[in-house]
Amino acid sequence: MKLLILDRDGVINYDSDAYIKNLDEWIPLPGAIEAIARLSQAGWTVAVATNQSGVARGYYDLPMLEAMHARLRELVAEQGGELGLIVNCIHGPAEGCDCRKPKPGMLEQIAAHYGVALKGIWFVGDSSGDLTAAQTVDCQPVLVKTGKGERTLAKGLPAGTLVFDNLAAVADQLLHL
Ligand SMILES: O=P(O)(O)OC[C@@H](O)[C@H]1O[C@@H](OP(=O)(O)O)[C@@H](O)[C@@H](O)[C@@H]1O
Ligand SMILES: [Mg+2]
Ligand SMILES: [Zn+2]
Repeated sequence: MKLLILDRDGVINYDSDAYIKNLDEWIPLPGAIEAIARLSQAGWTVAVATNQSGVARGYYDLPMLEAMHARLRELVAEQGGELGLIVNCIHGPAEGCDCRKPKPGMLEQIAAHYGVALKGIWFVGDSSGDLTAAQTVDCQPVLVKTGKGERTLAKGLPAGTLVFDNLAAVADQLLHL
């Protein structure tokens, strides 16, 4: 099975230090929706693992988060693709859950859902927590320079991390374009 796992904020859509709190603030990055659709049409399953502590912090609620994800699915479908499972961690940092990145719980949930092993599966993120989560479960850590990616790059990367300018470039690589 060709499975790709994506972080959301800073990879699929613009991120903000003030969180992405509503549909007006949820704006796809250039080429990101098309990248997901291209991969999907080529037989890839594209899943998402996203920290959404803004729910725990009271910045937005679960229905709003789900509305953003409905919009994401709609946009991918308009490009002829289909988005796979989206897993959210809606907990705050102090709750000690098993799903908040850099813990790998969401990656493990996705693997269990599809009945696949995580070893070597690309996990594409913009933050160090994404890369740590990938490393912990032997996924291939992949950094994009969008979102917080440039800041993450400046801090130094785990050995073996692949770096791309954006999600479109990741798709081009996986599609050998
Ligand atoms: O990149 P993903 O995982 O899809 O989502 C990240 C968001 O949940 C937010 O995560 C927050 O981190 P804290 O949760 O406050 O540590 C901050 O980095 C925000 O800027 C960011 O929008
Ligand atoms: Mg992110
Ligand atoms: Zn959690």
